[in-house]
Amino acid sequence: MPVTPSATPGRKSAPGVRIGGLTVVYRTPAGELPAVSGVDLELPPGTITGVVGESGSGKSTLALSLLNAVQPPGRISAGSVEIDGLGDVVALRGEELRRARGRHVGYVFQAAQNSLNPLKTVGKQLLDLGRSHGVEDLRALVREARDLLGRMGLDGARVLDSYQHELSGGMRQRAGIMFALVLNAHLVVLDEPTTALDMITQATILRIIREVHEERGLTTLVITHDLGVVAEVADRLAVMYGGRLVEQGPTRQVLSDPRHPYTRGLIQAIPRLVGDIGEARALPGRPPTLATVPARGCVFRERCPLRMDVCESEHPPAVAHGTRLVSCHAVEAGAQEHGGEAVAAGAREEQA
Ligand SMILES: Nc1ncnc2c1ncn2[C@@H]1O[C@H](COP(=O)(O)OP(=O)(O)OP(=O)(O)O)[C@@H](O)[C@H]1O
Repeated sequence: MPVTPSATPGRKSAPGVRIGGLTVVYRTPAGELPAVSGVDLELPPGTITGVVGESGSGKSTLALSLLNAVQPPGRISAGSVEIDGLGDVVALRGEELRRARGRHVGYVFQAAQNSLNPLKTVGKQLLDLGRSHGVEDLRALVREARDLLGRMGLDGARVLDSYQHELSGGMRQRAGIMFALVLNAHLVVLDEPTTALDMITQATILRIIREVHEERGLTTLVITHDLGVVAEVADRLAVMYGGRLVEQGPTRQVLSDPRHPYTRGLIQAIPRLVGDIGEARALPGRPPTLATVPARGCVFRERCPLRMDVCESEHPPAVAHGTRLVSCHAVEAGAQEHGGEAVAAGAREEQA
């Protein structure tokens, strides 16, 4: 079916996404090991969700799963990714899957600055993309690409005429964002969209991502290790560690009142621009690798200041705290204690 780029951008088409019990494994000399384990995450239509976590926590693997694009030696071994209008993408194969990518799901790869074809101009790659997705009006596609590049502070015509080596890292990254948006997909996945950019350009790009998201009525997933980026753009925030989601909820709430000890550690580790620079405290220890992530119990326990015996043996389930989901035995124990105190205080008040 032909596609008209950006002909009818509309709020109503923002798809909801429901990731359920998603597990992705990589084959290693020690057997298949999970990089993403039992992840449940919902992306409500029209929202921007940020996924944060240190290097190796499984963020890119999760992002690739949204397009069923995990490559060998990796594979999705369990779970589903239900996208409105597409169904479970984990079950899609071949041509169906190829069409879904680009048209329904726009994607900016991590290291987008290196993902262009060095042998073709950006414009030629744009035409190839348009043709492979059945775009009839290629002139409109080029206009749209020029417009998007222009909004990101670039001379669109010049970029389209350029080869990869003629563009700076930041320009290539913006070309990658243009490719993710130009087919007017309504689910957009951005993996580290601003890492190669200086602070000013980063702020511009984040503003444009937000603007385009709102204008077109998108559902957007932003993967980043940078809490500043999610604070800037995301409505909702999911924190990942050792392949598991440890906390998720509305961004402001999670950042202003983090519950999981890992989320707290990440926030405390950010150096402040004002006040005492020495206040930033790096998280002690290192994140686990596939080989060292514990198969049982809590994945964060080795670095956790609140570690309890139960953390050795039982994986903490995600428990709702208002609009928040938190997976931590110590947080639950604390909540019960406080709940208990509150009940006892209430009982004392009644007796008095
Ligand atoms: N092709 C692969 N083969 C084996 N292991 C892999 C492969 N790709 C990723 N992994 C492992 O899976 C885990 C998750 O990696 P992933 O790239 O998803 O994390 P990430 O949070 O995106 O990290 P980064 O920000 O560094 O990209 C890591 O331990 C990584 O080493």
